[in-house]
Amino acid sequence: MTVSEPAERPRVLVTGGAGYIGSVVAALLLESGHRVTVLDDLSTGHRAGVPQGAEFVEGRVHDTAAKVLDPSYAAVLHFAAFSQVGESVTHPEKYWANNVIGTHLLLEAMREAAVRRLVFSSTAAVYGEPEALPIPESARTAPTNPYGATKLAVDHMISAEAAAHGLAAVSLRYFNVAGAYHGFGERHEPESHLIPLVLKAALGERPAITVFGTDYPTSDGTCVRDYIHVADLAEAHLLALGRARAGEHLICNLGNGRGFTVREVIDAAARVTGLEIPRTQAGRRAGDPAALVAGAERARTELGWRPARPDLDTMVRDAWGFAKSLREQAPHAS
Ligand SMILES: NC(=O)c1ccc[n+]([C@@H]2O[C@H](COP(=O)([O-])OP(=O)(O)OC[C@H]3O[C@@H](n4cnc5c(N)ncnc54)[C@H](O)[C@@H]3O)[C@@H](O)[C@H]2O)c1
Ligand SMILES: O=c1ccn([C@@H]2O[C@H](COP(=O)(O)OP(=O)(O)O[C@H]3O[C@H](CO)[C@H](O)[C@H](O)[C@H]3O)[C@@H](O)[C@H]2O)c(=O)[nH]1
Repeated sequence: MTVSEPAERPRVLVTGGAGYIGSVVAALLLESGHRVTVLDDLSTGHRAGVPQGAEFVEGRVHDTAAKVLDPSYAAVLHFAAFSQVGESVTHPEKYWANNVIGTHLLLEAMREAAVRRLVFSSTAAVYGEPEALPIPESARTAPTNPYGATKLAVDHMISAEAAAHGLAAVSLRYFNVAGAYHGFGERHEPESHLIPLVLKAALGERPAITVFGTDYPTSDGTCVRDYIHVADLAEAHLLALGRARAGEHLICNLGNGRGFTVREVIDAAARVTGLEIPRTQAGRRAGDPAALVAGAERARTELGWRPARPDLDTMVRDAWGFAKSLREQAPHAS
């Protein structure tokens, strides 16, 4: 009789596992007893983001996934992508090449290696300007930028792969991901996301936070977004892995179903840090919808997902802990 060896723990490939969200999910997968290989080309990620205990392969999904995958893998969690909305408008070709062609080649490699389970990072950006709030998965998809268009194209590609070749797939459409977990947090360069930028302004690493647009039809004139804690988001990935069924492509929004304005986020950061946060105002940022709030009922019913950290101050506090830890590691970094 064979004793259950660690080698029998399910083996998973995490593409983009040196990035913000992939590193948190990789850490959680390890904690829950998976064997994890991270495949990342470090184009926007960091070697230090790969959690201890994960095998690391440096390379591009396009050519390296096929070399790494074999039938010993139970699943792939696919985070590797470019995700800056503004850059996708100025350099759309980068986004089609990386996000769409990369996923096409990944699906080929999975088929070749008989790895038939996938969890994909989709985005609320596929919906564009919503017709009504909250946004259910059945809402019209009309992305307003190439980033959202590439993610929608991949969602279509995965649906067809599931129908034609029996892939078991779940796409998770994240709203605004925030916070940090177990020492892994948001560290984009350049940073474009609101919460890390507000915290940089609190630390004096930036002169001020610029509020983009104060004339939106919202309670205080600034944009409304649905923020979700990265640890809650990560837990949904583990549930999705278990839920994926052969031949089916399940698509679930991930958000808390509650929106906060940009001003409310800055106020939360002032509360959490106890610091004054200098702010300036500018015009609207191109392509920003006024309000995005998730209808996330499907994640509850289909995945059994229950977000445990819906409180905005908790997300900002965890992001603040991470921002300060980065500061301690590199006190002179700007
Ligand atoms: N951060 C958010 O709020 C948010 C919201 C919705 C969706 N998403 C999606 O979630 C995923 C992760 O986002 P993130 O914020 O962690 O981004 P990130 O930039 O921190 O992580 C992406 C990782 O993928 C790697 N990568 C990119 N292209 C690659 C390639 N071709 N081959 C190998 N590695 C590659 C990068 O080096 C990086 O480590 C992305 O697919 C993104 O589109 C993020
Ligand atoms: O310096 C800044 C940065 C942002 N904002 C505002 O803060 C809000 C949030 O902006 P982020 O850049 O943090 O996030 P986005 O809503 O633009 O986009 C994020 O959420 C989207 C879905 O909601 C997509 O998933 C996308 O991938 C992801 O980056 C927006 O109203 C934006 O205009 C500012 O006022 N000042």
